[in-house]
Amino acid sequence: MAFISKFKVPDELLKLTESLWNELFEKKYFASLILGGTISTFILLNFINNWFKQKRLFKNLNIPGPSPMPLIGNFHNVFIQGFVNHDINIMKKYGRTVGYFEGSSPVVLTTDRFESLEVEPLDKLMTVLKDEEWKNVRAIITTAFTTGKLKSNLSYETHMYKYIHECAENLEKFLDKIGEKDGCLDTKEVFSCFSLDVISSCCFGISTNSLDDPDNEFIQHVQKFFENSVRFDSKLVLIFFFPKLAGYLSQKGLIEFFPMKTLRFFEEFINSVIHRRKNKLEIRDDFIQNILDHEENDLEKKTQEIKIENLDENVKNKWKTPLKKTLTNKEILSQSILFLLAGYETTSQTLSYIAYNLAMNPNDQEKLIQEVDDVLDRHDGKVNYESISEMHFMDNVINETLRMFPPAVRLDRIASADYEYNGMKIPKGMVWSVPIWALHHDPEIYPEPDCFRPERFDEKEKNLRENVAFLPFGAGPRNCVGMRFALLEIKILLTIVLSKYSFEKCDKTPEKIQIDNSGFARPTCPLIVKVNRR
Ligand code: HEM
Repeated sequence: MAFISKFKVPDELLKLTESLWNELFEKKYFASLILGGTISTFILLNFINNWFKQKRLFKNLNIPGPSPMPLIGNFHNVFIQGFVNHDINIMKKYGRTVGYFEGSSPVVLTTDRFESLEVEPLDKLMTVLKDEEWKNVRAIITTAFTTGKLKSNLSYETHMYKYIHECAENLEKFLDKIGEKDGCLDTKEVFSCFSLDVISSCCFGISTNSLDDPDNEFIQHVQKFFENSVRFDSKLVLIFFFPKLAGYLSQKGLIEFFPMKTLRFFEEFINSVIHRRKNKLEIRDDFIQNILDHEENDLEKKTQEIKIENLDENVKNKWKTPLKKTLTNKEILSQSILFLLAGYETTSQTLSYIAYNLAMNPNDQEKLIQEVDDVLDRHDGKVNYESISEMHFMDNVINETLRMFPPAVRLDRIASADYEYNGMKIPKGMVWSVPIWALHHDPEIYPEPDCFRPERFDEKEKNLRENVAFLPFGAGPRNCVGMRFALLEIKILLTIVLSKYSFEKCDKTPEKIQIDNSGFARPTCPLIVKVNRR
């Protein structure tokens, strides 16, 4: 008894419990608890119901694929394996058309024939502009990248060709310096600088030399932009899984997906370039000038056809677009930034992989150097449109590299109409993806897909394959608008470099390339090769 009385509940504690209990009722906490519990149960039930719906969805559509987990769907596999390996593995297991879930979003991956499916792009950048607005901007921009325009730009005196040439010459000087040291070249580092200088020069109207002047304010901002926006970090995961929440947080200024200071810098920069051009204070024939020239040409009465290869007349007519207006300063800025995002890493990465492939395959490199020498001999050493158009083996080397290492590992689309193929149904509105990497490494289309064999792109071999077996620049009306420009840039640089240097494998060159999980076809270790003066 003494023990019990010793541990008697103190009066203070009793009072406190009593007052808490009263408060719970008075302030309706209890009611809130009940309401909260009901809502949670409802959410849970809804969640379970959705999960069951997800599990049934692809079964009902006759599309094979793995069973989804609650909330994350099958995204854990993408996260662990990376897009490249995930796409190859899932297609090996389930076939050429597979359905799976990225979070709660269903995605159909397909390397089957798909060109009759009408499409609308999904990619974040591409959703910025839609329908008429996109068509109009695309039509204006396309005129800056037609073969005719690029060809006429190849008179050395002015125009974009000159700017690309200047950037290539800066790189050449840099290679000389490297040659004086140990000759080891971090290909990504130097080709990134080259690619950045070309875009700065041709799309932002500013000459930069990022190899020699990395502290330049413009270059610093571009680096910042890329550091913050393209890494596959937690912010990207947020955009991916919870795009609405991401948009809300960004609007409220609670999270910064893009460095705003840098965006404002670009805005002021482009505004001042446009101001100088309009007032004839500066003359430069680049992308911005091409757009401004449209304004002066009273385009309202004209129509411009978007040039698309490999499409039938009906589809072409559908995309015949009246040009209603010219671009505002903001639209010009957006396109310049888009070019930076779309053209910087894609081009530099391709150049890196070409240098790597040449270093690892000396016989092919010798053949290419021979072609460069022969063609330049015939053209008095001039690197111009005519001379580079004669370099067919160079085309093969570039294409084979783009096959092995396509910078865009997937194309994402939304089905704009119901579609049925082999009993499998893709309903309108569903996301479907073409896994370009997996397509380019399909051994049935490309035997020994990991071997570098440029002759795969000889006319004879190429004609045995369908056009849609090779998609480094995408397909359809929204394919890469910068394709011709990118190929021109790559060919000019390769010609200038290979006329004086060759690449060689060194002890830092990786024997085999592993791709990281970023979804941008980046190698896991730096591609270092030795560069030799010929
Ligand atoms: C080797 C270099 C390049 C590769 C492999 C590449 C690849 C691609 C791919 C796969 C797409 C998506 C196409 C689709 O969805 O069907 C694309 C779109 C695009 N690319 Fe490129 N690209 C390269 C260089 C460039 C360059 C240098 C520029 C600009 C100067 C550029 C500008 C664009 C733009 C603006 C789009 C969006 C087109 C639209 O939405 O209408 N690209 N690119």
